[in-house]
Amino acid sequence: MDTLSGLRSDDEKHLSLHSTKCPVTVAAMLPVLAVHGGAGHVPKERAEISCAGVRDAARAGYAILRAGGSAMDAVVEAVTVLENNPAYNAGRGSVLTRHGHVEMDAIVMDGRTLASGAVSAVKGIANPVQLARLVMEKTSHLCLTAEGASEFARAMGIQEVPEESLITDYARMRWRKNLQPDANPVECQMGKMGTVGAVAVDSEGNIACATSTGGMLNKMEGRVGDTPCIGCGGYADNKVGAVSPTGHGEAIMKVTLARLILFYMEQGKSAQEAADMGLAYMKERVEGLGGVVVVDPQGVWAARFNSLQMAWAAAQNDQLHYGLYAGEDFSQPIEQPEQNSQ
Ligand SMILES: NC(=O)C[C@H](N)C(=O)O
Repeated sequence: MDTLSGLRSDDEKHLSLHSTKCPVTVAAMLPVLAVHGGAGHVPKERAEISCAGVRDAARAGYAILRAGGSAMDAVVEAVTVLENNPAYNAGRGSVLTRHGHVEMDAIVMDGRTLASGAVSAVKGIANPVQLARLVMEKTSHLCLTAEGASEFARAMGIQEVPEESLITDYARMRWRKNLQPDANPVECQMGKMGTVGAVAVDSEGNIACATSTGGMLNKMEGRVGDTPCIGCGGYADNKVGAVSPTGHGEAIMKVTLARLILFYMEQGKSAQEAADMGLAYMKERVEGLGGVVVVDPQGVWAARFNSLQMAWAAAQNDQLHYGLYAGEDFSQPIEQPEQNSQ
């Protein structure tokens, strides 16, 4: 297991100051935002597109934080950017169900109050993460599903979009391929996933997370994965931190991965240690593969995975970090323009 964490050698100095509760140093670590574009296997020809997309999303979310915006606004913006990017399995670009349809899941959570909102198996909207936020803000419920979620979207004035506009040629090709009798069940379950998610701590120390997905390739109609389930596909608590997972949803649900990692952090583990422990437990106990982005209240972040790859990016102190394979941590100034974006 690898990969990165916001805990670097110069941050170690900061952390020792954290333990003496130096407010100046904590302020230097905030705000922070980390995003992922899904754990799994990204084909070579899509690697650069995947990395450029998470960098774009991290920049968009971080710009909100730098302007004094909230962690909730930042994670919703970052995930919206990724939903609009057809390179990922969320919004446009979502994988198809067994019968060839798009059914999407999303969640948001606000670490100040533990308020949360989610939608599952929702159809015909471009940005499920925004609908999840409306469930949090405008209803007394935590999750709306299927037709009820669509009815709520209409009541909120969210524009319906034709299903065709959410389906890419790539998604259609993979759907066909996985209907073949000789389809590889591992690829069908684990391959080329591209769920998207974000975690952030704003300048006030408020924490939020958001996750959005089309789910598992060729899933049964009506299947609900980990993403809209609180504690599984996301969790945020100002007192502990936030996690946005990706990976095999059924495995994530069995170990309630997001809350499990925060539990390890409550026991004193760092964001990186807790992420590794949660992922290792999921692998050992239910043979689950996946990845996470994590933040703690001081602004220490981690991007960890036990799948082959996970496109991720993190923004802090006006620097952008990103990677795809285990052990990678490229960095550049946040303002550096994208050379090859899509
Ligand atoms: N790509 C993914 O991360 C899939 C998502 N966790 C699901 O099972 O619905």
